[in-house]
Amino acid sequence: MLKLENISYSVSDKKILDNISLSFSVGKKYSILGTNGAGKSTIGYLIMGLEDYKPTEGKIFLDGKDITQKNVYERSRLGITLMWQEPARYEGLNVYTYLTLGGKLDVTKDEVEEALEKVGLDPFLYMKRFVDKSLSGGERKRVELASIILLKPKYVIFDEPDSGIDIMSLDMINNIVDYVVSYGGTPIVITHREEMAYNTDEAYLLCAGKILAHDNTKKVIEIFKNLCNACDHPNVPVTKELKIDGR
Ligand SMILES: Nc1ncnc2c1ncn2[C@@H]1O[C@H](COP(=O)(O)OP(=O)(O)OP(=O)(O)O)[C@@H](O)[C@H]1O
Repeated sequence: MLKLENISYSVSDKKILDNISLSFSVGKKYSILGTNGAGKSTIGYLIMGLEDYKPTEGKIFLDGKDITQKNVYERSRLGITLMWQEPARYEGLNVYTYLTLGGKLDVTKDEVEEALEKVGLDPFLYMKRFVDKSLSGGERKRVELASIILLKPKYVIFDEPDSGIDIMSLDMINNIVDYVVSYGGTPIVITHREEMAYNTDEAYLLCAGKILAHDNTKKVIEIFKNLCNACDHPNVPVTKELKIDGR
């Protein structure tokens, strides 16, 4: 189980996450839902342990062990992976080398081809392409999804997995989220779109760095639709609203 306990995160006095607790169990699909700027990606970066993303307060536990001070490489070795909203570029690295970790990953060429097919990329056209700016953002995102199929990480944070990928591919992304559960991993989908969250079992609704709701996804989506879609002050905490109104 991956657990975030009473996490707060501030950047130069700005509180981006405010005393939030989340837990992710094996065998379930999770989403973190919220409007733009709610703090969703920041949760992903804190789980991944990126530089400059250590909690100001609170702790992160993996299977009961405190990993709060572990860096991104150590967490990656523990099986935590982040699929970036904006996929990275790797100059001079072709798709095959990238997907096989330079030949270190124990996979066959057939398995690599199969993974590329699953994400809608023709292996014969893409295997030797470079994972640099010559691939579109959507193509790089698909290559990253293929890497999840091959690497089988324990915890996969999908940060806005559908951004840059056409709407027709929602099923393909959902298939990969399902696949993560099938091999015993735990997918965490970060999204501002309810369509993307539908396929998950449990959801956290985030607003202004706080958890507004945590329940089964269908219930949380209802709250999101009623509260957030109709909200005229997204990510402005209620206390501020009250002050503005002078009440
Ligand atoms: N390093 C930083 N310095 C100042 N503000 C920051 C920093 N990082 C994030 N923020 C702010 O924190 C808030 C949450 O950002 P975050 O990217 O986590 O939101 P999000 O919910 O993922 O949004 P989106 O859906 O647009 O990707 C935003 O208002 C953002 O501008």
